Amino acid sequence: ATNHRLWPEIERMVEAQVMMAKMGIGECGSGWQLFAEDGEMKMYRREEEVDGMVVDPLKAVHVVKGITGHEVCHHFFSPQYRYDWETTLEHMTVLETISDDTLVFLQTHKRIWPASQRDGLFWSHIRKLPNEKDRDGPDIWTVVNNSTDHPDYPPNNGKCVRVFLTVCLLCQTTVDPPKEGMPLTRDNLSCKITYCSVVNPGGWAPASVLRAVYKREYPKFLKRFTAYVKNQTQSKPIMF
Ligand SMILES: CCCCCc1ccc(-c2ccc(S(=O)(=O)CCO)cc2)cc1/C=C\c1ccccn1
Repeated sequence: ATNHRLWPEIERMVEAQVMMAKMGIGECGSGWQLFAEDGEMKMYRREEEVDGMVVDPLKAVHVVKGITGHEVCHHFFSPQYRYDWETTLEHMTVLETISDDTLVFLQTHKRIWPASQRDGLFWSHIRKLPNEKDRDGPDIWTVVNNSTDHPDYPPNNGKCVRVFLTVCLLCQTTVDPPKEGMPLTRDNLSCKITYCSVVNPGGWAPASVLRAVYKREYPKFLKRFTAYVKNQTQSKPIMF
């Protein structure tokens, strides 16, 4: 749907986030440091502070066999799966269903001592993009989450400190064709996943605590989430 209030912002954010996600680490500007590696998964961060608060941009790249970008983005975007893979979640509500590809979420995350509990209010948009490199190849899929306002839930009016986040999940599927006459199976699939996020913690939190949380939580999150998608899809027909 292109006639709702958020459409211009969503168009702008999706274009900018997808362009950034497609850039390699080298092109993304200097200062990226590899802080976690596990098999095909590599996680980079840049140390940045805004008003003395840690807002370290994060960029993770991962290659997972046996699933498609559509399946990864579908399970990341759809609310019904979120409690299964998002371990830091305490509560999640869909405040608005703007269209079938655009939702507004309100999430509270478990409190991380000694910081106060955080909540996040953001629009989430899922989109298929044409594969510019290979016209007949599988499409690229992306989900962009970006903080927004909602009249009924102003920031910091309850127990939680409101975080401000921008997240982009970009997935490119590769099909390694089977032998002549053999059926396509999940063994012929591989998905390159790029996850970019900038989370401003909203209120003050000790830099050491934030950096420890990100160092611990992000690798866990991406491994757990991709394992979840493989598990959920392994015996189902391939969703391109
Ligand atoms: C003092 C602690 C401050 C940080 C608290 C926090 C804020 C935001 C978020 C967060 C992380 C990922 C998203 S998402 O990618 O859009 C998916 C939908 O949930 C949205 C929100 C998390 C966490 C807390 C922990 C934490 C940090 C990384 C990774 C995982 N958990």
